[in-house]
Amino acid sequence: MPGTPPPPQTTPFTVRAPASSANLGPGFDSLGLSVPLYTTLRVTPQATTQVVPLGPELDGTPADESNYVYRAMQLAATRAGRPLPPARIEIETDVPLARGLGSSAAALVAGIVAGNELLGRPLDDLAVLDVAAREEGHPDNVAPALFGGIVVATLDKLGTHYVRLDPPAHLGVTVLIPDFELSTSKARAVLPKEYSRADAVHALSHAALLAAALAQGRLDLLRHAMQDYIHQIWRAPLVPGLSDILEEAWKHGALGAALSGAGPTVLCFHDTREPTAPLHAYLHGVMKRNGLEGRVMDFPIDTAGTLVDRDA
Ligand SMILES: Nc1ncnc2c1ncn2[C@@H]1O[C@H](COP(=O)(O)OP(=O)(O)O)[C@@H](O)[C@H]1O
Ligand SMILES: N[C@@H](CCOP(=O)(O)O)C(=O)O
Repeated sequence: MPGTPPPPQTTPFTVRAPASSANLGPGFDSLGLSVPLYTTLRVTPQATTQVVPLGPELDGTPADESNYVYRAMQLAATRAGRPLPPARIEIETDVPLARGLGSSAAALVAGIVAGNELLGRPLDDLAVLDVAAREEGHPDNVAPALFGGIVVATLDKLGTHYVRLDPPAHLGVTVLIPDFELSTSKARAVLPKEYSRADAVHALSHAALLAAALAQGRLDLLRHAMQDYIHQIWRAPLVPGLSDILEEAWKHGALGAALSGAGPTVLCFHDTREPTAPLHAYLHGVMKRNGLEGRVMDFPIDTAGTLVDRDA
């Protein structure tokens, strides 16, 4: 019936949102892809609200309504103009926090989707994306976290607009995840407030080429298209070894390399038909030279985005 709000969800459900790697070099605040590491919420409608972070990764995150996931659920209620029904919310994640793999975006998107689900789904996907992008201030993590795949997105006063691309065939991701944390706010604070026209033209032309190359599966163009002078040079002092990897990773099998989000994770693309052992050996060598501990992992690009399981 028009005008009747949907009934709230009364049975338990699960929401799973993936990690993401934003920017991909020149696509600052506008381009990202989805990585198969997940934040999972188990939501059980009940008479009172309980927020329960689980597992070592979430040690120290608040177990009350100040938790980022719960605040995200409230954002869905605010956009829908309705109070959030009470529930028990269990939160787990295998996305490492503050490493440039979009843990905050996964928490935010999972929370908004869970809040929307609890309310009986009054918001459509575009409204969920818009709420998430406005909260984060940029759409390049939240769009792939919501839709999966590779996403090009813009956020301005007219709204949030996006195009989702299926990953090209044979494109895989290798990530070097250092053991130290770098908050996105700290890594944004080092960026200049203004850029020259030459830098702007360089950025928009390379971001446009990168989006087109990813859309057409032109893996041969990635290395050139991923050049960036908007954020990586400013952040390099915060990430030992980054400059070397950007310059040299192609010699060890990478199709292209970039700082993942605001760092400190570094992302390389690889061809899934080729062995990645030489790239792993090179990345471990960079860590060793720079006195860093960390992990090197291969992933496919997640294509599912955020999933709701109502039968869980
Ligand atoms: N599942 C979660 N539950 C609660 N807070 C979270 C969760 N995931 C991330 N956060 C918050 O987000 C912060 C990390 O966000 P940020 O600095 O943007 O790095 P990134 O998004 O790259 O991991 C964490 O320190 C924590 O405050
Ligand atoms: N475009 C943003 C992306 C931040 O990603 P995160 O995963 O580090 O939160 C930026 O580069 O600041």
